[in-house]
Amino acid sequence: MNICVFCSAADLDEVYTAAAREFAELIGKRGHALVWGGSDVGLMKVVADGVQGAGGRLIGVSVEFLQHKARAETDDMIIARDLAERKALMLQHADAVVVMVGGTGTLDEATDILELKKHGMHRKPVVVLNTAGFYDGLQQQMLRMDAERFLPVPLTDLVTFAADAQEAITALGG
Ligand SMILES: C/C(=C\CNc1ncnc2c1ncn2[C@@H]1O[C@H](COP(=O)(O)O)[C@@H](O)[C@H]1O)CO
Repeated sequence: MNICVFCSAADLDEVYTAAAREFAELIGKRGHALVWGGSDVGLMKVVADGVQGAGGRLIGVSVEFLQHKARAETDDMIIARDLAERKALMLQHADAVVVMVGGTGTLDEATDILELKKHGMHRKPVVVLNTAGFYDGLQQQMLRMDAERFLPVPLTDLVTFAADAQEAITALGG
């Protein structure tokens, strides 16, 4: 599988880096490839290092204005014109999507991918890796959307929340 990971570009505490590294190593050890934003910074670097160190392939999808942050050693590096094209290319190259902890960039990517799924434009599994309950608030908001009929499809058809790396890879079928 090509597993697309959306995650923070910031340098984060060990509780977040440890969980990200664990999931990254599962990607590599199980023979999957990583599709990610291509940058060699923050949690994005932790994930890329973890996958590559465990023998997995790296497919970066950077964007012109962040090209100077792109990782040098990858198996493939695509440069998109803008963020919208980048999200489309990341989805196109992915068989599944995992959302790790992040800020507005990660949230933008996650909601974009979920909106496309809601409209039936793809059927790829989307898993939120809810490290240390970081996304408890988002989960609660989405459960309310579901309960009060804001969503045209059941929430469980759109996204799975996983508490840890093992649960996340299991939700993707391994
Ligand atoms: C501004 C700095 C680094 C920014 N570098 C990025 N490189 C590549 N992709 C990025 C970067 N920043 C955001 N993204 C995309 O959004 C997600 C992370 O954003 P967040 O706000 O940190 O959650 C990530 O998945 C990228 O695709 C520091 O010099």
